Amino acid sequence: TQSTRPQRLLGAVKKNATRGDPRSVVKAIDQFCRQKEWAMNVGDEKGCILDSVVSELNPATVLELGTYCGYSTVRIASMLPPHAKLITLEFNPDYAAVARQVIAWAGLEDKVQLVEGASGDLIPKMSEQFEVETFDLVFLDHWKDRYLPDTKLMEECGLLKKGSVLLADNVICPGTPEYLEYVRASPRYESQYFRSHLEYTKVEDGLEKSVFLG
Ligand SMILES: O=C(NC/C=C/[C@H]1O[C@@H](Sc2ccncc2)[C@H](O)[C@@H]1O)c1cc([N+](=O)[O-])cc(O)c1O
Ligand SMILES: [Mg+2]
Repeated sequence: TQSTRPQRLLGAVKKNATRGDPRSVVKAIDQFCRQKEWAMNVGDEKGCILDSVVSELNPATVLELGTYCGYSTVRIASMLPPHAKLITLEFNPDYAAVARQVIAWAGLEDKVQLVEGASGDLIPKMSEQFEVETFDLVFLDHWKDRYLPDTKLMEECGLLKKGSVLLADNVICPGTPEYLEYVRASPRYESQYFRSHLEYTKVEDGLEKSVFLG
């Protein structure tokens, strides 16, 4: 049977990356996506912006919406302090299966909890099921029409505290207009746009960093 693109991406990781070396996993995926097949990872250019936000914030608790193959999961988790935790939500079981192997290859399974399911169902269960009070950082990279409803849901569930940071991918391409308007207009957020390019292309895209003011 035909392999899927995520499976071929995983093959490239196993072939070209060193077990236990997250940077080599990131490099192998970027190389695969540039030379072989484009895939919707945040990529190396926006990835550097993601890295700078993570290292500045030094978060203890991170929530990622949309794991896909685990590229940004590995980027973030590789920068977390010792007892920090990253919870990543993935809806598609096939993507989740690939992501688990990518995360394991990077040697980051102890820092990452991949939960299969839809963000809309899982967010209300966060505090009870996953023993999380609030998130220091949320990386939004899932279905673009879910960014706004899930942000409102996180507010309602008390998962954001003063200083929590939302970092959203693809605010230009494919675009998340309602989300962007909300965080930029709301007095409860201090928002900042980091201009970049759509992964592996010259098309404009960017990340929006929004600090929750409480
Ligand atoms: O569509 C994009 N991303 C959607 C990503 C979706 C990912 O999140 C879950 S959905 C889900 C739902 C609910 N809860 C958790 C996960 C999907 O199974 C997939 O793994 C996208 C598209 C482009 N592009 O150029 O077309 C570029 C990008 O960087 C993108 O992120
Ligand atoms: Mg994206």
